[in-house]
Amino acid sequence: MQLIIAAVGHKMPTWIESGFREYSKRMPAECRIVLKEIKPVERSGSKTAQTVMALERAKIEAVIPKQTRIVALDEHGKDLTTMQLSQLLTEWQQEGGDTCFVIGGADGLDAEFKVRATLKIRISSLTLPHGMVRVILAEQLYRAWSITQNHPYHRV
Ligand SMILES: C[S@@+](CC[C@H](N)C(=O)[O-])C[C@H]1O[C@@H](n2cnc3c(N)ncnc32)[C@H](O)[C@@H]1O
Repeated sequence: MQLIIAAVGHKMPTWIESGFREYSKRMPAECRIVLKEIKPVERSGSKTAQTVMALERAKIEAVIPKQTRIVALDEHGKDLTTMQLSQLLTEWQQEGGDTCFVIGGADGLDAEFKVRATLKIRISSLTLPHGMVRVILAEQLYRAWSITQNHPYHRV
């Protein structure tokens, strides 16, 4: 299974890139993290936030392969424990197919896109900068995978 992270935002600061790489490189080939960066839509006075999110949604959908389960990252999404995330990883591996985690841009994710997602999850109830979300998500995916392997990285 591939764990695709479709993230609006590019040209991230070096500390975000190296933080993300630090965790994504630890994942094994059978559970690889693949980052797909999406260039944000240019903001201008004539575009509302809704228009921007709809345009970004089209760009997001263009990078998600068909038959992929979609997990939207949203501060109003479901709270998951790391153990629950690791159980989900196991279920997804048994079901087969890839999983795409989607991180929105400065205005967030299009409302209809979120309704259609297989699952909406939050990392915390705080609003986080989108670059930081990809780093925390990569760390949590590594942690969740390490639990499935009884690897000592995660201590209860
Ligand atoms: C700066 S936030 C956008 C905030 C926007 N007001 C909204 O309602 O989503 C950019 C993206 O980061 C992700 N994000 C921010 N905080 C999050 C959190 N606590 N949990 C999960 N995802 C979060 C979401 O994907 C969001 O679309």
